[in-house]
Amino acid sequence: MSLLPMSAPTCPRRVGILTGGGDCPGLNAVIRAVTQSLLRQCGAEVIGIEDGFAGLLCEPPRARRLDWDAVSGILLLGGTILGSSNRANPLDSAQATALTLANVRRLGLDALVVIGGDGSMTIAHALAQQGLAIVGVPKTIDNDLYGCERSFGFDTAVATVTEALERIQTTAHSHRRVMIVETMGRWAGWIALEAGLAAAADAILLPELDYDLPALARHCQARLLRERYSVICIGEGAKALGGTATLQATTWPMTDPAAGAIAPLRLGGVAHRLNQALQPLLQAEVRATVLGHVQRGGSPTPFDRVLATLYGNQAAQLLLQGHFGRMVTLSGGQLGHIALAEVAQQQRTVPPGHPLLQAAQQIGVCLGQPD
Ligand SMILES: Nc1ncnc2c1ncn2[C@@H]1O[C@H](COP(=O)(O)OP(=O)(O)O)[C@@H](O)[C@H]1O
Ligand SMILES: O=P(O)(O)OC[C@H]1O[C@](O)(COP(=O)(O)O)[C@@H](O)[C@@H]1O
Ligand SMILES: [Mg+2]
Repeated sequence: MSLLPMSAPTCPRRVGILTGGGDCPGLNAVIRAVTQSLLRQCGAEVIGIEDGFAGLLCEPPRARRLDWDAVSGILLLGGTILGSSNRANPLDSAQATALTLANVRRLGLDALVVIGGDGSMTIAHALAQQGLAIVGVPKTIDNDLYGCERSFGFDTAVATVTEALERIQTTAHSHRRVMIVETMGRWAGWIALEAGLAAAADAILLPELDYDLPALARHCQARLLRERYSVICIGEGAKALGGTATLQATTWPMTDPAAGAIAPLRLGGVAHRLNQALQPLLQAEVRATVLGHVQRGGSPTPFDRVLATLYGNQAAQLLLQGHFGRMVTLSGGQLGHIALAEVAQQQRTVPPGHPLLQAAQQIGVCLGQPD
């Protein structure tokens, strides 16, 4: 069945736009750029779907028209004016998929822009396979989208975590403590790695590199004798050698959690677990801080505002050129696009031997590896 043409030689008349998955700074900048670009270049009507795919999974669908006024003044705003959901999933059942497609028809949409992360792009790909004309825009603070070297929202999250680490450092110094700071990022360690480097963390522990507890303890103990304190920056998906990841909940009854990295688990609390394990091995007090959703909130950095604007405009260009089933990308510093088929069910984690890992190790940051 082909609902809509996979490539359109002419301008779309009516374009839907939605934000899916966890929110992040810069979503509004994308919504603004897509809307302004389409209004200015071809006068298409832009329809904002409310609360991500949830807005397409109800009867009637929840959506509203976006015009110049609706997107005026939103560039600097965190979150998303449209709302988002990281629960609603059109792939949950055949009925959910059918309802989503029917609602797209009911709204009279020629095309849909999906701004989301790996989960949303997996959904977008499946809908594109059903004949929907879709363009994806990579969003996530985790920076874990395959084929794209930088998702907007990541820079802002790194800035927030960096500031938090700096603040932790001063109190760590005062009290001769070992401070553990847990970042978000799911199964990718990008946030912990970049913020840890930016704030001179003494140890950086990533989901991609299981840590050796005795080696970490030795590193902290040696530092305590020389420098009074240690700051450990740990990604939420990290685990000890031979251990398991720390889960808050298995939130969705969906795909097999053990099978794939993008399984719908809610991570969190590894800092507290590490605190308990590390404390008996050290002659200093250990404290844990879980930064949580503060990392996703607030106004985007100038970098993210620019990146999100470029991505939104690029999405509009893809629509105008009739390039559907594609996600906007940045590769080698150049804007481009990649097939949703390549992005779906994939994740971009920190590869072994990445230059940032090498540099961290060479300047003496502990990555939790056995001596
Ligand atoms: N492997 C998957 N296959 C299909 N749908 C998924 C998968 N992982 C997540 N989803 C769904 O995608 C949506 C967004 O996922 P999530 O990972 O929270 O956000 P993001 O799009 O930012 O990655 C949710 O509705 C979730 O149920
Ligand atoms: O808001 P929730 O449900 O607690 O989700 C938390 C998760 O969402 C994120 O903030 C962002 O992930 P996504 O971009 O995949 O939505 C993760 O870093 C974190 O593990
Ligand atoms: Mg994701």
